[in-house]
Amino acid sequence: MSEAELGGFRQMQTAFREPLVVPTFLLAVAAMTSFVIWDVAREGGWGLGANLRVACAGIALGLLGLIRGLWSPSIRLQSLSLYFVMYAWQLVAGSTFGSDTLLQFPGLLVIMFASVFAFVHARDAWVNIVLAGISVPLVLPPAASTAQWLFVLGLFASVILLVWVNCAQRERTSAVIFLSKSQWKRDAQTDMLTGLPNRRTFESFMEREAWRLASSPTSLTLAIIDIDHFKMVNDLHGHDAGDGVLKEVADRLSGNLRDVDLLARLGGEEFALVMLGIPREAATALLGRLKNAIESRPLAVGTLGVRCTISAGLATGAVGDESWDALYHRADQALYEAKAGGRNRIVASPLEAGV
Ligand SMILES: Nc1nc2c(ncn2[C@@H]2O[C@H](COP(=O)(O)OP(=O)(O)OP(=O)(O)O)[C@@H](O)[C@H]2O)c(=O)[nH]1
Repeated sequence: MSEAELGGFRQMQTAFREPLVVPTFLLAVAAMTSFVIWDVAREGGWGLGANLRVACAGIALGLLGLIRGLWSPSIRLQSLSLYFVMYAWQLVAGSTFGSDTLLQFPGLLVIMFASVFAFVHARDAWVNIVLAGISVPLVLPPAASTAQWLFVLGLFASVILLVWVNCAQRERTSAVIFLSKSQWKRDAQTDMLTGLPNRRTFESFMEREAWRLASSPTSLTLAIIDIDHFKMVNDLHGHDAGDGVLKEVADRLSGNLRDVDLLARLGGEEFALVMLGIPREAATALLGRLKNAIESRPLAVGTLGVRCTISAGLATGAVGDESWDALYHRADQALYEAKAGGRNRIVASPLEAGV
């Protein structure tokens, strides 16, 4: 699996890690499956009831994905949701106009394949267009019925919507996409030890993108995170173990983040976290979870188990155009207070007037 694919897979995992998404998703799938089996058994084969059940489940799953996607924008989830909504629409059209389900079925399989593909490679919108194009001859017989034309129409409408959503998302929430695709550029942007974006990437992200991506003045929170007494780790266990601790901390932090957050290593034992699209209280709670994730169990470094704590200072974007380095200064000041207050704590900078 390439690095890009691995990244896509990790984002997919993150998208589904939110506590309520997985149970709701599984519940919806279980309900859909059992209702469809019940319908098939009752009707003695695949019929209208089964079609409508699948359609309802499609709408439910689609809405779930859209709500989840709006709350924490995820291109993959939104792509998948659009496809679900489209299946449902298509099935309703098929049931209402009495089209030939057998003709639609191979088309559905291709679209389903396309949706899974889009889910993993959502940035490559052209793939969706090609796959949708392939599915058209499969579903459209020479003398097409109204339902079949509706199906094709729906197919293209959804593809256009999908491309549009992809483009809009690219503009709006691309903390992840901001990180470059090409290898050489990625190397220059990456901290070699932890694999996280480096200080330069963080600074250009803050200069060029962050304010624009924040949907409201209070939806951007910057946290500066610092490992406590890290010098002691080096002194006690050696520099290599210190490196291992840095890697472990980076992994644990990124494993607990949403796909729209940007975590960077600023240097030494200091990290920056940019949280977009959530209010300050939620950002503080997220920081609490990160702190807990680090201190709850020892970090595995070779055969060692090293216990660590972190301190963090956070500042939420101010109304108007506070420069990003003013925001950084406030977060840094809060971190200083956390250290001076005894470490292993989170301090939030007071809100600027007007926020
Ligand atoms: N192993 C390792 N150590 C590093 C790296 N970069 C910086 N350091 C060490 O990190 C340590 C940072 O020490 P200090 O700035 O005193 O901070 P601290 O011990 O964490 O103390 P507080 O931040 O006040 O809790 C120094 O000993 C640096 O040599 C690195 O990439 N790898």
